[in-house]
Order: sequence, then C-alpha cells, then structure tokens
Amino acid sequence: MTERFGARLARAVADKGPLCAGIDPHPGLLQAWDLPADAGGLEKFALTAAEAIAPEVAVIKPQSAFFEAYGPPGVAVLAKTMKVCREAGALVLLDVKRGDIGSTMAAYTAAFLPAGAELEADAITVSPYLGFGSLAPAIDVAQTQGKGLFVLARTSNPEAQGLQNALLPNGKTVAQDIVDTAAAYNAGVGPLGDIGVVVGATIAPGELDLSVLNGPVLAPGFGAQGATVADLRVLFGPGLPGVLPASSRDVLKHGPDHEALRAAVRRTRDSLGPLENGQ
Ligand SMILES: O=C(O)c1cc(=O)[nH]c(=O)n1[C@@H]1O[C@H](COP(=O)(O)O)[C@@H](O)[C@H]1O
Repeated sequence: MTERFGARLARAVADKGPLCAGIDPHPGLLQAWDLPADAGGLEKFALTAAEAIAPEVAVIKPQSAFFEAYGPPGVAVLAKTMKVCREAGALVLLDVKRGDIGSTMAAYTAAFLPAGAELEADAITVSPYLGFGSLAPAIDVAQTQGKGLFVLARTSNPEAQGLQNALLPNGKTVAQDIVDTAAAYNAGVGPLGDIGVVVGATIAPGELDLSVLNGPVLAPGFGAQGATVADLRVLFGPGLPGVLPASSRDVLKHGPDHEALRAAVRRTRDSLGPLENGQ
C-alpha cells in the first residue's frame, strides 16, 4: 500500500527539521546572481538552488509562477528542478495555488499529483475559495495516492485580512472554517493527516485555533516578510507542532555561491531547533 503523505512528512521532519525552503526565481534575484532573464538563467538559478538546498531540508517549495513566466521552456525547467529535489531526498511541495470547479480541479489534480505526471509533486498548494467541496478530486487523489494538499486558510499578505477573517453564518471566520474542514479529513489519521493548511507566520496570535487540525501547517512569511523564530513560537506554540516555517528570498539571497547557500539554509534550519537525530 502507498504510504500516506502525512507519514512521509512526519519522518522527513524528524530527520531534517521542519524548514520548508522555497525556490522562488524572482527576476530581481536572477539579476543579483548575475544571470540573464531568460530560460537559461532560470535553469542555472533553479538547479543551483536545488542542488545546494534540497539535501538539507525536509520540504522544498518551488513557486510555479516564476517558472511559468518563461513559457514552455520555464515549465520544462520546473520539471527538471522538481526531479533534482526529489532525488536529493526532499519532499516537493509545488506552490501552484490551484482551485477551480470540481471537474476542472480534477484536471489540475491530474497535472500535479499522480505518480508519473510530468510535474509530479508530493504535495501542492490549493485555494478553497470556490468552496472547500470543489477540492474533492484533489483530496481523493491525495488520500489514496500518498500525496498532500496545503489549503490556503489565512495567508501572510496584508490584503487577506478582510476576506479571510470575515464571519460566516456559523459564527466562525472563513479561515477557521477552512481549518476545521481540513481537520475533518485528518481526524484519526496517524501520525499526521494529509490535508494541511497555509497560515502566514505574519498573522496576529490568537486568530485561529489549530488544535484539532491533526495536519501540517505551512507557515510562509518567515524571513523576508518579517516573521522571526520567536514570532513562530508565539503564534503556533513553543514546539511548533506540525508547522513547516517557509522561507524563500531570505535563503536565496545568499547565492549563487553553493557553499554560501548551503550555509544559509543550514543556519535557517538550525534556528528552528535541534534535529531529533542530532545531526
Ligand atoms: O502558499 C504559499 O506558499 C504562500 C502563502 C502565503 O500566505 N504567503 C506566502 O508568502 N506564500 C508563498 O511563500 C513564499 C514566500 O517567499 P519569501 O517571502 O521570499 O520567503 C512565496 O512563494 C509566496 O508565494
């Protein structure tokens, strides 16, 4: 039987710590690395980052838009980058933020989750704003094929507050309702469910109750967007249970030197606490 994503993630985090390192080939970073703004520059950037960073972390998160921006050659670079990351032992969380009516969601799911797909990921980010139920095709595949989802709940950007903290007729905020719906899919699954949520590390403490989620929490906003390790501990609890703090630019800015990149990702990873295996 295929091992569930939650179990694979728990093992990876026990081995390498909870950091999720992002590969975000921003045009400004390509320029800072002295690379041309074309598919060749993108490839050099992404593969350098993947080779230096992926062996050091449990999860690596390529940001699809920065690759799609270069058209089909960019998507080919994304596929290659994901392969390098997997071969280095990292779980690949593809940040594509997809979400659509159910039948179309099934097509997005086929693009990113099944074994053998050109852009096969271990998990993807998805948007529930067409209704959580519209994600059913992705949930089905994730749960049966050992893959994971990270559902946007309370995002790190300042514009998100009004919509995501709006109260629903059931008395919950939109974000809390998304967390609780994800929790229902994770109930009773050990050691961790497969349906995670995205909660920005920049939000105010106390906004959300994550106590029954029993699933992973992707927490972007750590580093370049201002959140610190201390902020993470206040927000999510001292032990950061199930939390994957995500950082992209704050690590990538140390490139293109391979050793400097590797040192930066190790520093960031180690700032989150000692590894369970003492490495
Ligand atoms: O889903 C995400 O990954 C995400 C959700 C969110 O609420 N905020 C957020 O910043 N992100 C992504 O996380 C990464 C953050 O990058 P840095 O700010 O450079 O660390 C980017 O790829 C964002 O698209």
